[in-house]
Amino acid sequence: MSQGSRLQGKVAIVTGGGAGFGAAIARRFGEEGAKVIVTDINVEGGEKVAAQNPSNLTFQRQDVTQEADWNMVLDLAFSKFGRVDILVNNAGTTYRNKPTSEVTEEEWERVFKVNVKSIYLATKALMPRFIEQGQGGSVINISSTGASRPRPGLVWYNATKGAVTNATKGLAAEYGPHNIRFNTVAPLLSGTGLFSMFTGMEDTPENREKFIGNVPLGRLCDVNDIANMCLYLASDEARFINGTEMVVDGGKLTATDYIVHIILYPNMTYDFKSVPVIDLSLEKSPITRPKLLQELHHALTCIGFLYIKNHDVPQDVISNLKYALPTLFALDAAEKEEVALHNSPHFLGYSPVGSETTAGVADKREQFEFATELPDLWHLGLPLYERLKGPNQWPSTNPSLRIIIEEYIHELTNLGERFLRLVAEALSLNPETLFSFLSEQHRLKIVHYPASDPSSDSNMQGVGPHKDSSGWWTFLLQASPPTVKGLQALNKTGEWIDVPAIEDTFVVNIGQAFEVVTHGVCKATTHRVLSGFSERYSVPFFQGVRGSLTKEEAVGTLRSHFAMQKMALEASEGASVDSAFLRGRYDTWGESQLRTKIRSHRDVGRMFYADVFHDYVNDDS
Ligand SMILES: O=C(O)CCC(=O)C(=O)O
Ligand SMILES: [Fe+2]
Repeated sequence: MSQGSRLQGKVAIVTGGGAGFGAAIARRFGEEGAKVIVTDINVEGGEKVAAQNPSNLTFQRQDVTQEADWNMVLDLAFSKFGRVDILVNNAGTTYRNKPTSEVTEEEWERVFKVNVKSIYLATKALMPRFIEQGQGGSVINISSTGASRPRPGLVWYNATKGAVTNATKGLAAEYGPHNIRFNTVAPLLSGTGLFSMFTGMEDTPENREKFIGNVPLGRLCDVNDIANMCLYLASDEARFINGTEMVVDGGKLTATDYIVHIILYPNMTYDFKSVPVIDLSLEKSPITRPKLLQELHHALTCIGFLYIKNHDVPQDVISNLKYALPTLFALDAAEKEEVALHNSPHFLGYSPVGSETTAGVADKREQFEFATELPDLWHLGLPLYERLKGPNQWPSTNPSLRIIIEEYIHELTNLGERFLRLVAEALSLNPETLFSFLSEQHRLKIVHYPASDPSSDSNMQGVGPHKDSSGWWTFLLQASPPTVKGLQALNKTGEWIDVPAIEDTFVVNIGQAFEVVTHGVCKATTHRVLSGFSERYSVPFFQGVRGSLTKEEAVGTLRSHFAMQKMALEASEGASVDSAFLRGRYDTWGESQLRTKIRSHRDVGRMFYADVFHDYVNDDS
């Protein structure tokens, strides 16, 4: 660091100068010509710092919570140097990040004494002398970014810093007329040994990396960043700077982030016993919109399942589809065979009960699969997964069905896009960010769970426990009356929570690709359907993921945005994202989708994908 004369002729006191920020500040002031009294309760550290520049630095032991110690330090300054120009109230302490109900009274008192009472005592002792001296002065109080953005688990520490920032402004106003300036410096977490105290995590390179992910300038605070800011505020260059908070955080406060609170309360407060209903009409007024975004954020990060109401999908589009369902499944065997899924290289069409297995058990449901109507443009040379796109098979005996379903797909495509903008906003992302992951093809399943035989309770599995694997997001219409139960979501303590049908809503849930892209901050929640003694209809719409999406892109695109939040979730769940896409040996989303499809519909695989069939079905990676 350069030697200079920016503080030539000035006398400074720096508390907590035996280590970290205080040591850097004292050194820097000394380099710029100031005579500095370095104080600390830790004699060894303070003496070491003073010894680095003995002509300008003098150590004095001080307990900043004791009035007598303040008078002693000031007496020393005046007797040795005849004046004081600068005071840096840097000494501070914290307790370890933990649930606030566990903070002891002793810890509370200590943190307020060292961080706040010290400034009270300093002011009481120094102001009369400053005023008498008649040449003004500069007081710099070290605050924290937590003063304006308190972190969970550090509530009382942050409150002390809030007090410091607030008191500094009041003092600035009160003593400004004497040309005594008061300012705060608010550092981001630095690597000075308090990392684990502040974050509650071990100080490892990985944990630092996660924290840094949310800092636009990509690093922790260096002690010299703070020393240089203090140097400026102490010098005459800052003679018109008074009552401000100088945030030294690499832009972190500017980059909105959500700290996921379950770092403190794993599996408790943030677990769910029911699935929330989110009212999309709140979007329309600037007064209610923040409530919507807050509720959505909670549902995204803590539940992964929600209902939406006031979704603006026209009622007749939904009811037309609902009324068509019994007719569709009443088609006779020959008509169903005409549109059988095994005819389609795009995996579109009818499949009977028992043809799909989930979690090793045959699902008790029959279904028609449709998708955004697209031509079959695949040819040799294009990636094989492009062949998943293609035309639907429409039952020839019921032509109105095509109109009803196409209309429904069109509306749900729009709803999905509207919803995605809100999701992005709730996650502090640009509203368009999530669109780059979408496919032009969305898929729709029309599902019929036949009634179970009351005399047997074997095979009650409508569809087994799973995370939705094919879509970015799923929008589910539960098309049977609310009395017909079946859908359940798994909460974090392993309980199955009913997700009953609610009139005029869709159930919305996260798909695996979204979990990957958000680094597990938004989990794809496991769910299942139990078959009951009444038949049940449902229509999941799977918003499509772009086939060419690579692992690198999926994980890398929003890494810095989500890294910090991932840390919080991992603390509770202790797991990285479990995704077949990430685990498997196929690099693109499209290829891992194709593999999944071929494995669950082997007849189609044998017929249309003979070249890769054996690889895919025998690959259990
Ligand atoms: O039928 C339902 O309610 C849900 C179906 C489902 O989870 C699925 O098909 O992925
Ligand atoms: Fe599902």
